[in-house]
Amino acid sequence: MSQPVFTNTIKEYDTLINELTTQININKPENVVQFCFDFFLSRLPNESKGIDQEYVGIHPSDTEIQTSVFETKQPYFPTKEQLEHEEKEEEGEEEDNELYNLPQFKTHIQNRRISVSAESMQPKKLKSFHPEIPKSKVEQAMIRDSLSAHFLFKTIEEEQREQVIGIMQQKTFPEGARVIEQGAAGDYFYIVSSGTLDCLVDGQKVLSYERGGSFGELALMYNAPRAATLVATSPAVLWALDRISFRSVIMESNATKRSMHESFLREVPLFKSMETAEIHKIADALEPVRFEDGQVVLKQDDPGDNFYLIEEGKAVFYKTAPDGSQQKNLHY
Ligand SMILES: Nc1ncnc2c1ncn2[C@@H]1O[C@@H]2COP(=O)(O)O[C@H]2[C@H]1O
Repeated sequence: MSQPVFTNTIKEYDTLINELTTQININKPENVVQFCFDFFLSRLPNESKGIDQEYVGIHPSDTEIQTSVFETKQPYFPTKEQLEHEEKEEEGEEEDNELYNLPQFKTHIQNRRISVSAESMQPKKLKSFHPEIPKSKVEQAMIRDSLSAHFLFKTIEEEQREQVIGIMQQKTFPEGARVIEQGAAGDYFYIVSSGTLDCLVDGQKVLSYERGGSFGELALMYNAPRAATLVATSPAVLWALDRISFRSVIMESNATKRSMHESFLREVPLFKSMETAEIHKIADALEPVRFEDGQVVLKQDDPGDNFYLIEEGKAVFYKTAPDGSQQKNLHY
């Protein structure tokens, strides 16, 4: 007699839950709900084995997490053995706890705080988990330019940017394909290689994208549902960065930036009495600006829109005297 279908389902369910419990015991995540979400998301690709990694014509709304259709790499849920192996490998190396202890961002999408969770992979390992995808020099340059202009990627280390360029996967979509569906879970960050796409919020077109444009960062950054729908208005070829790599790179970059700025801020008398949390906020908001020798940073009587701290170099302050002459005032 054949086994009832539900028996198999229960078996599969039991296996999955046992595996999840093991992973929770190994990883001891701070945010269990997020961890469970990521775990189940990571298991979905297994279901789609054998499906071509490119667009297969399934409408994103056909499945809650349509990402599985396109996913080729699984998020990293190491076994106990893998973890032990890695610990040995990294013995002597400093643990970057910042990656697992990131600030909370306030998302404008749902107006609720969503923790940027422990889901990450150290950037130095990006390449070991994602094979380098060959690209022409022209495509590499286009991706590089696009990342360098992006508010999230422009401050990352060059080495990391090159790694990101290396692992981005190509995805093709026919005209009319809904690359991203508003409200769905985030899977990839995209850069347009060719074709055009419309961005719709609540069905209304707000923007269109062409070669070099990028989208899909919000859901990945804030762990929030997609804030808009992206429809290909012509056959499109996109470069895609998977969610785990995206978050690892962005978080690592923020953690490094914070620790660099924090130690610098602690030396500034104005900030000496501040609470650590306040220092963190300022450290996160600082952006490096370079000025050439002789370049004017700000002019007397200009509206004050930026506050500057000199990290490196020297500056001279001039004050305009009543007779119009420039008087050297202070020297920093
Ligand atoms: N006005 C907009 N509102 C929301 N998303 C937008 C808007 N304009 C462009 N987008 C992009 O559309 C993407 C949809 O997916 P994400 O929410 O991940 O990230 C979003 C942004 O990259």
